[in-house]
Amino acid sequence: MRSWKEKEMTLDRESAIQVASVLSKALPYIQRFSGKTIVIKYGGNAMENEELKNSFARDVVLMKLVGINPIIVHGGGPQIGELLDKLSIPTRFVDGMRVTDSATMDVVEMVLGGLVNKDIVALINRNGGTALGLTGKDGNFIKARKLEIKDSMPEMRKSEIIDIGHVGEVEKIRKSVITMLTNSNVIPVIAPIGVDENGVSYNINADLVAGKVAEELDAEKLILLTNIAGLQDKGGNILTGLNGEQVEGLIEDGTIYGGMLPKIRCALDAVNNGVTSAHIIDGRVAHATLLEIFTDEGVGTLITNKP
Ligand SMILES: Nc1ncnc2c1ncn2[C@@H]1O[C@H](COP(=O)(O)OP(=O)(O)O)[C@@H](O)[C@H]1O
Ligand SMILES: CC(=O)N[C@@H](CCC(=O)OP(=O)(O)O)C(=O)O
Repeated sequence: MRSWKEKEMTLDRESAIQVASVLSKALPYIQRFSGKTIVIKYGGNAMENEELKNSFARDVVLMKLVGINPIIVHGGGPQIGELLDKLSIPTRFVDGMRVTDSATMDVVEMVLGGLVNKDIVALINRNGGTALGLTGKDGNFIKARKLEIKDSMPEMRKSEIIDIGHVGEVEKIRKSVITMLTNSNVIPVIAPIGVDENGVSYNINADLVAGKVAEELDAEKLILLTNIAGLQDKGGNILTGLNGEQVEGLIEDGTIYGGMLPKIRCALDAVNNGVTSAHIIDGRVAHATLLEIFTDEGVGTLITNKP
């Protein structure tokens, strides 16, 4: 007699033929990406629903099984916001970055390093993978410094002196901490918290960490999963294949603002520093990551360093 689990896994003939056809079509992509590193930024907005979270975890496990080296960097902005709200700690964003005082930093560490990180690790493990979670403090893996205000941050440039507090940027990634895990067939799940030489913690936008990790590991792809279909123009059309100059123009005229600013900035930096392509895709779509990797059409916004 077959167990309920075996029955659940049994497909009727028509479905089995469909599955076989899909698997066979995926073969050239599997061959192309097998052995390559793909860094996936999993945004807090894309993890609000249990079904989506589970489909994400399954995609990651499948990638690993076909020989791709997936590295996860996660966000958790909405989840941090919820706890700050419960604790009646006010919060605000400037150019997509959360102004972070000491009390906020404690909450960021609790939510990102604790709840969100372990939730993703457990999901991947429950789906048959071996994931291990870490923040930039583990093994001194993300050396950080206070964020320097740059031209691509229009609100920060405009504001009268504001102290962004513990908002950080990546100074250095210690690659060996990650390769130690990947060499043991473990999927790293990274929370975007950095530390300086004095042990001070920094809250770093997860897109920026994902971009730097992708650069440091010479990744084939950087995939940024978010809560929108891609980079859009003012009419809501998806923009793709942009170069640095065009992006600057879109920042100047206000088409790119808020949370899209760090995303687009890190995608450009990544492709200018050796990552083959960066993709901003809709994390609200089930199996978005597999759709990006295993189809020619791809989805969302593609950024390369080609003119
Ligand atoms: N040109 C643009 N195209 C698309 N989204 C944009 C654009 N400019 C600003 N945004 C905003 O950026 C948001 C994505 O950033 P964010 O909310 O920080 O996502 P995540 O949590 O995935 O990092 C979009 O939901 C949208 O509100
Ligand atoms: C400095 C800064 O803004 N840090 C982010 C870190 C989390 C993050 O990036 O989360 P999402 O990817 O879900 O937006 C924050 O505090 O919300």
